[in-house]
Amino acid sequence: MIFSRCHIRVFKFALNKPSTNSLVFVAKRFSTFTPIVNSLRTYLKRPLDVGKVLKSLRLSGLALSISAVPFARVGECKNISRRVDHLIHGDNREAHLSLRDLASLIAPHAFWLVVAVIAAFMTALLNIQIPLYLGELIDAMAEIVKEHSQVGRASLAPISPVVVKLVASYAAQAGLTFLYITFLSILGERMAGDLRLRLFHRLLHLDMSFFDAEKTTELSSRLNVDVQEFKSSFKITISQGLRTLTQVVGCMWSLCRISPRMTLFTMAIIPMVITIGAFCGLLLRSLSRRAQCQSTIASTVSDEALSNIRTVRAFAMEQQELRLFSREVEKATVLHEALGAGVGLFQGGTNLLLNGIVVSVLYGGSGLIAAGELSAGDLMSFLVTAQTIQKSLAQLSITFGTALKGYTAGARVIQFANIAPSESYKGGIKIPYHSLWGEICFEGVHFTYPSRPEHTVLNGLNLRIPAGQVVALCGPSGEGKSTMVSLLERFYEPNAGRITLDGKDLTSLDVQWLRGQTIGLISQEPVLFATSIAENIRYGAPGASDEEVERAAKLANADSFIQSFPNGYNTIVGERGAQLSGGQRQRIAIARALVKDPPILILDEATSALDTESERLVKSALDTAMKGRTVLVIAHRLSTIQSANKICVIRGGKVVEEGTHEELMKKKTAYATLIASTNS
Ligand SMILES: Nc1ncnc2c1ncn2[C@@H]1O[C@H](COP(=O)(O)OP(=O)(O)OP(=O)(O)O)[C@@H](O)[C@H]1O
Repeated sequence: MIFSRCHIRVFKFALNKPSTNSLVFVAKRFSTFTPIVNSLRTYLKRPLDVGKVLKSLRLSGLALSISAVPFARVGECKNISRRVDHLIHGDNREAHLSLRDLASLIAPHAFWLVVAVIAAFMTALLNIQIPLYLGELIDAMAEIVKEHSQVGRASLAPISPVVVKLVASYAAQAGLTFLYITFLSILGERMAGDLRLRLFHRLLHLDMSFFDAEKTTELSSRLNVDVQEFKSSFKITISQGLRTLTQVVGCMWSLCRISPRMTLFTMAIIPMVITIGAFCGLLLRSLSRRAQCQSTIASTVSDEALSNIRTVRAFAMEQQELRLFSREVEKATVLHEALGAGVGLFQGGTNLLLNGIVVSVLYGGSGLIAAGELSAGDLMSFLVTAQTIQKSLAQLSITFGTALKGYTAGARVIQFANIAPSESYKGGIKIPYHSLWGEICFEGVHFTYPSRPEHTVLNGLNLRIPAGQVVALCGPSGEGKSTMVSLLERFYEPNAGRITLDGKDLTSLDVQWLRGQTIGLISQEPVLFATSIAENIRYGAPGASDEEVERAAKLANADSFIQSFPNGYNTIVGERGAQLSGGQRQRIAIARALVKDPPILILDEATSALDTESERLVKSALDTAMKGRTVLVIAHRLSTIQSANKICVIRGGKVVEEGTHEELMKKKTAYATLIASTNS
């Protein structure tokens, strides 16, 4: 509850503080919430007022709360955006973490697991043995007391070996505890690193259609939060689970040696605990998954609002965003509260059963002592062993809750890490540089986006872009011009027909070579990385020298403005290049495309977002850049279109007219109308 309030308060602060520093502050606050929550826990220890007590009573109806959650309608307020409603319905996919997945994660670090398991196992064995030594010590002490009462003095010799054994056991226990915690930490960190890399690698290679359907915040949450949760839960589950399980089994054996009758009675209760545990597990696992999904939805709202803070401000949507965030955080809180209460009930119930066992054992044990079947030392061993079992089982139930969270988090990560990218993206041929002409042909291409299969975008499109020529695509908005670029870049594959480069089907070519060395793409709103100008340009060709970077910047008409900055090429451009003007960003993007010297250049409305002066500068950069290359231009402005060697008008998913500007203007058909309407 407090956690959710903090979230909302911090979010409110960010929405109302104008500086980007406040956003950085918020990002830090969100990432450091765990220690904050820990410190806030102390807050809970304060005396509660009546209102708070009443609120807390929500937890009391645990069974009701768990069963009511699926039907819960939280925060139904008027005027709240429905921006995230599709996530609520769409994010209920069940994720599983199989033993095979787990084994594949552990296998490379099996050594650390084995040594950690051995150390934890030995610690548990010592924990079983120690009560027996304590029993021996009590018996030896009883002997001393007896001897003292008989002869007036006694020697400490009988207890010395037992004390030595005890001290050695405690020392070994401390050493082994250190070892297994260290080894498990190594294992956990390495596994988490691998898992994060595996997921990131997979995400980087997945088909573009995957990103059409998924939210980046969701992916980032799986990559960071879930991996972290999985790691810590895994460590706790292995260390405590193994130790406590061994202790339970070992102590049972010890009890068996001390009193078989009592042990039999204790064992009879264990299956009951397991059955209840399995039932609760089923219920809580689904609840845990829903709670984690809901938390992700809440983060999606805050992330989107903070990363689009200018739009939020421009539409005065601060309060709307806050209400939306509050609603989603409230929902997450209810689910997490129910989950916490569920785990609490499970632990409470288990404790009740376990304490029942202890009382019964003690009661039965008293009978045996009365009958003279147990010594004082045996009684001591019996008590400590029974208590160890009780503590171990109580610990097991806590570990169960942790394992549950870890399972859900791990399953969410593995769900995406296991998605296979299309086979066609691997391997393929590379056309040698000297024999690459750069002629592109679209032959009867049909295409629909995987996320919207009912909407045909390209419908048997034919187009030839001769090598070394500039071809301009124009047509009304939404007719598929940018889609053609996406197909050329092989972000998607045509449903029918083919696209060729120098007569070779694109699907037979190496994608890395095609995108990395052959095609240079300059889009309408280029995104820069928050690093220096030089590094942004070098992104086009990571091996480029400083001279090559400067040459590309000069070609792109960017060198003079870069040199005018105090730090020149080392100037940091800010998030997504926010510290530069649109025209400057665009010219750096052109330099980034040119630094790899691509034979084919694609300009996707590269100047349409610029003012006249910036457009003039960018256009003169582009005119130089286009020389000697095959160029595909998507443009609306007459000045860009009319200088092309060929103009194609796209309509209804096809090329409906093609020719030079003069030829098409003479015909006075679709092109002339389009030019008149877009450039009037
Ligand atoms: N990722 C996507 N998933 C589903 N549909 C898409 C996707 N991208 C574009 N579309 C749809 O495909 C159609 C063609 O879009 P495209 O961006 O290619 O048009 P365009 O001709 O470039 O338009 P504009 O000139 O406005 O940029 C549109 O109807 C659009 O809604």
